[in-house]
Amino acid sequence: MDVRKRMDELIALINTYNQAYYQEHKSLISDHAFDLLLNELIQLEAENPLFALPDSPTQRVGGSITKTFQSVTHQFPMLSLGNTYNEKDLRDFDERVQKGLEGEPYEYICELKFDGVALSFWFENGILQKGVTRGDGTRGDDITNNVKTIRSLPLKINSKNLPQSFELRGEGYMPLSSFESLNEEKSAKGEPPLANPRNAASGTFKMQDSAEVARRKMECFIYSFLSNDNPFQTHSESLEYFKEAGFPISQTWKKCSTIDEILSYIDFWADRRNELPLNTDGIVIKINDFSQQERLGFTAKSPRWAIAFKYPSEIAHTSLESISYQVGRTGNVTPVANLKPVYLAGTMVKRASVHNANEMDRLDLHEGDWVFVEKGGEIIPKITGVDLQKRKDGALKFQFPQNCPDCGSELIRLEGEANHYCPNDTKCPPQQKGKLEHFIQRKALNIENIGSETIELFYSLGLVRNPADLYDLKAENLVGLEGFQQKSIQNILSSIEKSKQIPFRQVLFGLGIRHVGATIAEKLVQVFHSLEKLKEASFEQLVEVPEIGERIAQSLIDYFGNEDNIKLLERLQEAKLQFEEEIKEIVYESKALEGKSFVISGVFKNFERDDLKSKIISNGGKVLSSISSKLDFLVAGENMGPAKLEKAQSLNIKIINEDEFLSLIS
Ligand SMILES: NC(=O)c1ccc[n+]([C@@H]2O[C@H](COP(=O)([O-])OP(=O)(O)OC[C@H]3O[C@@H](n4cnc5c(N)ncnc54)[C@H](O)[C@@H]3O)[C@@H](O)[C@H]2O)c1
Ligand SMILES: [Zn+2]
Repeated sequence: MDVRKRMDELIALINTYNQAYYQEHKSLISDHAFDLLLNELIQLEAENPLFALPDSPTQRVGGSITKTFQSVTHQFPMLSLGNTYNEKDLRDFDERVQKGLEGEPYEYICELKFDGVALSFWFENGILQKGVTRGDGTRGDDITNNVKTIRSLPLKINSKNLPQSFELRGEGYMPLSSFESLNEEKSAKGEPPLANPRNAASGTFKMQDSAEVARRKMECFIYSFLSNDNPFQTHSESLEYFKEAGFPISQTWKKCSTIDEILSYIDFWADRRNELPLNTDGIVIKINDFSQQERLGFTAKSPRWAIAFKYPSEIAHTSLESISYQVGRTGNVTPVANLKPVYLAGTMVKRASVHNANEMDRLDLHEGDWVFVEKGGEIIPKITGVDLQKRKDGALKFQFPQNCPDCGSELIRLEGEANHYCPNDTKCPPQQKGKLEHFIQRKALNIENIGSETIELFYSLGLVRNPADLYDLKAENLVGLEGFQQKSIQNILSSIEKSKQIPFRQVLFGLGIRHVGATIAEKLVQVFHSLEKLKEASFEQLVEVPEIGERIAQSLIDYFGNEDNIKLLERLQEAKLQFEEEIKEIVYESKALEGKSFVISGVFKNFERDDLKSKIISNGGKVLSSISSKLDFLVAGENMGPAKLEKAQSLNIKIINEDEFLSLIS
């Protein structure tokens, strides 16, 4: 083959993938496939140095700066890392290090390679001045406001033992839990889910609305210290120092002296890394001593004193046998692909999730298709593509069912939502079982001695169909059941009895009302204090509560409007569960804002958004979620969305800043 042509082809492909990846936060192909192309190009350039272009993607960091943020020049370039996929590459790296250090002893620090976005934090006199993206490695975007939403990141540090100016670098990420709830929200709104937590993180840190960034609960791990005036001898010393000072430093790093020790570190984390709150795609191996790092130096694109080892690709290729439809606790129907079992990242995979009907359409799944299955950060692998070359002629396309597979009710798909759901929420068996499991969990009624299997058994025997039935259970119902001894019966009954003391907020959460998670339940109890008051609350009163949007309000109205739910609540009240709790009353500071309505947008100097909401409410005002002609004030913070501003201006709404707001109540 014409080498030069292949090189051009590779460059074009890599540039396309880089553009999508760094600018649009999209992966058009898997990382492993991308790395193969890049490595092929590196190889060809090494063999044909005359053809190597100075601006080849092998010579540059893949990202770039954007026009939406101010760009700043890095004091120290932010580079990439060389990649290895096997032991031999690691040993080659070690040999190069050995040569470079001319026989001097050295040690490595191994860290996990966190899969998020690189961030740089600039400190002056111990104060965080700027948060910057990697950009093209030389210049990055100033995203300070977004970076400041990371709660675990201290914004200042006692600077006594530190140089006047220094830089910390780390990986910004979206915790898997935030990623999942964001995708749940998206799917409830009928928007396509975000592909993976990393793309979600890079997209989020580049958002204009910092308040939205804050809502997404971003996090970071710090992994390096840089300064022209470095007080530390070694990398590990700096990690320990900043850990001590309260910075988020993952305690997963380890000192290793030999390649064998590194290999056992790699082994150690191969599976355990799946238990971390974020995705990792490998490990990073760094020379510990700063002066040795300096002597080894850099290539155009990466340091010579560090390398990344990537865990083998987690993609499998297998055939799709059928699709089943699972009904969840809240009635959501999720398609699940049944696969011909295949080995993937250490486990045998038989099933993969497909999310919803949109995703089924997007993948265009046909009977007998061969599919690509990938393990992201989620525990359940998902289908990421179809191998069209293996599709059989005349294969039928899978159709989403019209009726609930468990109870036969006609499925509903709300306008704008991606999910179908079964509306028979009080009688559909998987929903009933799901609600029971939800009810007994630790964060809800914490009924310790009952697990899923017991629920399944009680349910199948008709002993327990809803939470209230639990409180009617008596020892004589359980005696004689297989596996139930005197002792275990006692334990079950006493943990049910104990749950009667669980505070109202947990009971409310335990009811499993759509969209009412633990935090929302707490908010509701804070404002309404009792079930009676909450039941009476109107839609308008509900949406006034901070964090309660229209979707949640409607869900509560629907819940309390259902006869079966009312009966259930009556029985639970008879059983003497807690339905009242004083969390914190709204103490009115003044009535200065009485009769006035507010929408807030953007980020504020003196307030968190929720604090500002409470401030408005505690001064008698109302907080609305959207702008209409009836609105009195729009409180505008920094980085507020342009659409909101435009709308407010077109309706002649008074737009005030934080200080003007404060003067309204002082
Ligand atoms: N799928 C695609 O289309 C596509 C396109 C472009 C790039 N990529 C992926 O991105 C990678 C290239 O990106 P890159 O240039 O950012 O290199 P890289 O991600 O492989 O390595 C450098 C980055 O690692 C991160 N990192 C995580 N933990 C670290 C730690 N403990 N210490 C130091 N750094 C740590 C830093 O953010 C640093 O910028 C490729 O390997 C490829 O997998 C994929
Ligand atoms: Zn059903």
